[in-house]
Amino acid sequence: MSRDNLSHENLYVEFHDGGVAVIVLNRPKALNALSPDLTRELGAALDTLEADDTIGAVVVTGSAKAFAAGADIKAMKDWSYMDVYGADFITATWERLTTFRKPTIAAVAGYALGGGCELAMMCDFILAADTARFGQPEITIGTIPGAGGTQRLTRLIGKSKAMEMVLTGRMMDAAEAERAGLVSRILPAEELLPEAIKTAQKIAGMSRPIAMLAKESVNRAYETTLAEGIRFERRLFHSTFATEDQKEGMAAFVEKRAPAFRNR
Ligand SMILES: CC(C)(O)CC(=O)SCCNC(=O)CCNC(=O)[C@H](O)C(C)(C)COP(=O)(O)OP(=O)(O)OC[C@H]1O[C@@H](n2cnc3c(N)ncnc32)[C@H](O)[C@@H]1OP(=O)(O)O
Repeated sequence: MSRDNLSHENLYVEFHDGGVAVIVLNRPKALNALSPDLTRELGAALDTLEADDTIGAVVVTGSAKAFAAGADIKAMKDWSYMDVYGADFITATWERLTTFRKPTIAAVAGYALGGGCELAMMCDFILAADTARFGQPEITIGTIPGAGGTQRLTRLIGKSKAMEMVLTGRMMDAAEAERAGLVSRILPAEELLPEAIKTAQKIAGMSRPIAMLAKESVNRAYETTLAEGIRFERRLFHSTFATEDQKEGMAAFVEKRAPAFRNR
């Protein structure tokens, strides 16, 4: 798929200098509710951006009012058990973000609820506008989080807060989310996207294979024991010495100049 057909009915993709793509969820009348079409389009956009060597980092964002208000309740309400189990609902397209190898940033303003909060947590980190509100309100509509909410939220903010949010559906504002460790930084709403793009450009300006190794290593911390994680990190660290960019980065430091990484 080329860049020309990356924009769809429910999202569009902007390309910025410095190897950054921004995926903008764009279903304003439904507060970016994550319909099957939208998540399919998201998966397709990520496939294209993964294959595009000019892209080094991706920002996912929504509107001022909503990053995303969750899965599309109107689409889901009459689904049967076999509809969701048979299609393994959630797995395929939603989770494409979790297998995406380049760094991703969620830039969240307004509501990030249910699947919206889960989608943000699938990104590598979250930058939040001061207007952001996070929640897992599935219990209020007779279901539970199904895209990682009970797992990722618990790992990020701990059992007590996660349990309260999942059991009551209470929303967290940006300040509480930052204190709890769900978001890395809060920004005034008008600065959110420019700062997310600037941060993504900084990341995309690093050696791309090294950034991918760093991402892989941090993510392993969630999936293994400390001893195994340390061993994994050590092996990846060793492997960086097989790259030209490690030679360039260290030579540039010694020669007091900026590195010119070649992504190899
Ligand atoms: C992925 C899983 C497995 O984890 C499951 C889920 O994600 S389940 C969904 C969880 N999310 C929610 O329960 C949030 C639902 N939305 C709301 O509670 C409210 O819309 C709000 C608090 C985010 C905003 O309220 P308000 O400002 O009053 O706007 P509304 O009039 O309610 O909404 C505007 C418009 O958007 C439609 N909408 C909002 N959210 C969804 C949704 N999740 N699915 C489908 N449609 C949604 C809402 O129905 C309105 O449209 P109209 O009915 O006016 O056409």
